[in-house]
Amino acid sequence: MIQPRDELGTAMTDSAQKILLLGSGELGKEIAIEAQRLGVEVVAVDRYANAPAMQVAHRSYVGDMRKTDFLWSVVERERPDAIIPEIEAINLDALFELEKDGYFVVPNAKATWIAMHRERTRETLAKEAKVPTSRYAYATTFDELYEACERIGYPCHTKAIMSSSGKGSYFVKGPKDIPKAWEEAKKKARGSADKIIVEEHIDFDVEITELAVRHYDENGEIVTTFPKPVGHYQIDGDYHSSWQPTEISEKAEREVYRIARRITDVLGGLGLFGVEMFVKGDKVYANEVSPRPHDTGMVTLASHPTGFSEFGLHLRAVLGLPIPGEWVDGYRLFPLMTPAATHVIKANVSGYSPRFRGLVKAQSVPNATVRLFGKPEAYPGRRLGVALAWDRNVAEAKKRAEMVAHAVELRTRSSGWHQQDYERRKHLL
Ligand SMILES: Nc1ncnc2c1ncn2[C@@H]1O[C@H](COP(=O)(O)OP(=O)(O)OP(=O)(O)O)[C@@H](O)[C@H]1O
Ligand SMILES: NCC(=O)N[C@@H]1O[C@H](COP(=O)([O-])[O-])[C@@H](O)[C@H]1O
Ligand SMILES: [Mg+2]
Repeated sequence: MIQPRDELGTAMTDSAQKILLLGSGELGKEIAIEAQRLGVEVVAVDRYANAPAMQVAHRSYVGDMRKTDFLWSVVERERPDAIIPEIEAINLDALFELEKDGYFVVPNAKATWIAMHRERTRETLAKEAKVPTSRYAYATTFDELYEACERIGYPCHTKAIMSSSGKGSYFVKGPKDIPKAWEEAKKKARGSADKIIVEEHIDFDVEITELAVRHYDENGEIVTTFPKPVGHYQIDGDYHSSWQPTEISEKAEREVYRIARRITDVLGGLGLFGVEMFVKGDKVYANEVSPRPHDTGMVTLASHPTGFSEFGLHLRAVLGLPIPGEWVDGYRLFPLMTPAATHVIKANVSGYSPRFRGLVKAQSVPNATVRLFGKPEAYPGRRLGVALAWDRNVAEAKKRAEMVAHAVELRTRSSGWHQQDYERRKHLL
C-alpha cells in the first residue's frame, strides 16, 4: 500500500490508487477532477451533503471532521492510500494518530497542525525558518491587547489565533478601535480566540501567494518546484481576485522563492503549499502558509497547462508523478503557459439551490470562462464560483475576469435575481 520514501514523507506507488479528501469545497472539487482524470479513486468528506467535491467523487461521507471517531470510522472503512486535508477544521489528534498508524497524511500532520494556528505559524516562520515577517505580539486579556497594540503601533492588525478568511480579524487604526477588535475576535473567530495576535501593518505594493510544490525528482530526491508568484487582492481579509504572473522586481521574485523554500523545508512532506507574502519594492515579508492548494491559486486553472493546475501539481506530488521544471539560478521553476486572472463570484442573497443566469453574456467574453462550484446553499459573502480569463498581458486578463464575474446573476428559491455589485476596485487601476 503506502511506501515510505524518506523520513519527511511518503509517496503513493503505481499501485496506490485511492485518495480521501477531508473537506469537499471548490478546491477539493478540482483535486477530485484531476484524480478522476488520472484514474484514481476519490472519497470525499465534508460536514454537509452534496458538497462540490462530493459531486465528482466515487463515494462520499457526511460528518463532523473535528470528531476523532468519525474520521477513524471513514478511514478504517476506506483504507485510503493518501489522506488529503482540504480545510483547517479537522481533528488534529486523529491526523497524528493516523500518520503513526502508517497512513499518508498530505503533506504531513505536523504541517497541518502548524498552519491552522497563527501562533504556531508565526513562531515557525520567524524563529525556525527565520524569514522576515511583520513585527508581532500576543494578547490573552483586553488589557494585554491594549498594551500589544501600543507596542506594535498604529495602524495594526489583530487576529484571532485560530480562524481564516478574515473572520475574527480587525484593522486597528488607533486605540479607540481596540474594544471593537476584541469583540470581533471573540465573536467571529472560526476556531479559537483564546489568544489574539497583533501584527504590524505592512503597507505592501502587492500581496502574493507562492505555490511551492515539494515532490520527488527522477533520482528519488525531494525537490521544490516554484510556479510564478500569484498576485492577489483581498477585501475584508477574503480573496477577491488573483493574477499570474505578478508585477514584482526580479530581486523580490528571488526572495519569494528563497522564503518559500525555507518555510516549506521546515514544514516538510509532499504536496503543494500556498505561501502568502507581502511585497514592498524588493522587500518581502512572509504572512502565512496553507499546506494545500490556495484559493488565489485557482488562477492556475487558466495559466498552467492542463493537468498541472495547482490541484494537478498537488496530486502529482502525492502520487509521486514527475513535475516539469527548469533550474534557474538554484531554483527549479515551473513554466507559466499564459498570463491569467481570476475574479470571485460571491452570493449576495441567502437560500437553497442557487441558480445562475447571464451565463451567455459571461461566456461571450473572449478568452474567459467560469467555474460554478455547485454549492447547494447560498448566503451573503459565500463564494459560489470563479471567473477565469487569460490574455497576452495580465491587465487585460484581470479586466475580462471581472467582466465575466459581474455578468453572472444569482437567485435562490427565496430571492429574485441579483447581480454582483459592480464597483471598480483598486486592483484594476
Ligand atoms: N500585517 C499585515 N499587513 C498588511 N495587511 C495585512 C496584514 N495581515 C493581514 N493583512 C491583510 O488581511 C488579509 C488576511 O490576513 P491573513 O491572510 O493573515 O488572514 P486569514 O484570515 O487567515 O486569511 P486566509 O483566508 O488566507 O487564511 C491579508 O491577505 C492581507 O490583505
Ligand atoms: N481560504 C480557504 C478556502 O478557500 N477554502 C475553500 O473553501 C471551501 C469552504 O467553502 P464554504 O465556506 O463556502 O463552505 C473549502 O472546502 C475549500 O475548498
Ligand atoms: Mg491569508
